[in-house]
Amino acid sequence: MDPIIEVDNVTTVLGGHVIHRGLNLTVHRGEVIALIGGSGSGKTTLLRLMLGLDVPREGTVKIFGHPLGRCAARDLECVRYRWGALFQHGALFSALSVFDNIALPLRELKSVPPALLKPLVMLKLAQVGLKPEDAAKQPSELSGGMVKRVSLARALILDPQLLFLDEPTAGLDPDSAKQFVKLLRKLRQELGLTVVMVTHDVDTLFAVVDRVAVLADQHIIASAPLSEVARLPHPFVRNFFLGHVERCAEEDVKRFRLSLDDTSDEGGVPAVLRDEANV
Ligand SMILES: Nc1ncnc2c1ncn2[C@@H]1O[C@H](COP(=O)(O)OP(=O)(O)OP(=O)(O)O)[C@@H](O)[C@H]1O
Repeated sequence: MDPIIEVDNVTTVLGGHVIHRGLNLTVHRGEVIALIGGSGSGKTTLLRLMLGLDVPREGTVKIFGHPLGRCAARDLECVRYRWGALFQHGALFSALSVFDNIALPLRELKSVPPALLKPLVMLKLAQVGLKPEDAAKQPSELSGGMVKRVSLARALILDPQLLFLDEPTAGLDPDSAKQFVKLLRKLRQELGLTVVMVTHDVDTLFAVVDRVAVLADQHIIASAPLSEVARLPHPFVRNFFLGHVERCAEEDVKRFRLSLDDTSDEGGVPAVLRDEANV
């Protein structure tokens, strides 16, 4: 399997405290991996290392084979455009419309002809299940679920191969969370994305994740399919999956995912737009 992310023997120190010690994690092309761990265990910090926003005290983080922190600035720029990120709370710019928020990474690139901006933004808007008229709205006019979708559209605007999601369903009501997870499943199938997400939501793991990495005691104590991880005797894991262990059995997960695929879906790429995007 082709590794996209290689975190090798990483030690991270923040504010004089050791957050990670000897942490290893590999993410392979096309997989959806969830990072779980107690509050303050260092999940967001690990995402930040993978995004090159923090640097480990020891060890290396490679993305697409490039060691972050040690590759030339130009190399890093090339890698940077191969991933997208959705941060907690969406992090939209409140003074910009939905259109301008989604267009921002394209404008920053400076090489996209202005005439292409509109079709590209409208394509992404449709891809995440929003209506064309939503483009003119301000972030203050959006529901929590819509904010997540706009943030996702912005994260996808440069057609990344790798997507980082920090608690994508946090703050959503159960129905919006369910719709958002269905959208992730659809995008993953259509775009072949590799996804790394931090989540506290068992339903998200249940619906979309291939592998669960557990961050505890300053390192990854396990990285395996849900059915295996849910049965670990570690106190954090026991608490996390309390009341859910039985439904995490492999067959039950498979059956549940098939049932999701059967139901009609909103969002995703309308076939006509997909064809246009592939021209
Ligand atoms: N810039 C910083 N300086 C000092 N300490 C920090 C900094 N950023 C994070 N920390 C500390 O590092 C630890 C890990 O934080 P992190 O945000 O990665 O945890 P987390 O697992 O994502 O937590 P949560 O699930 O609550 O969001 C925490 O104890 C936090 O207080």
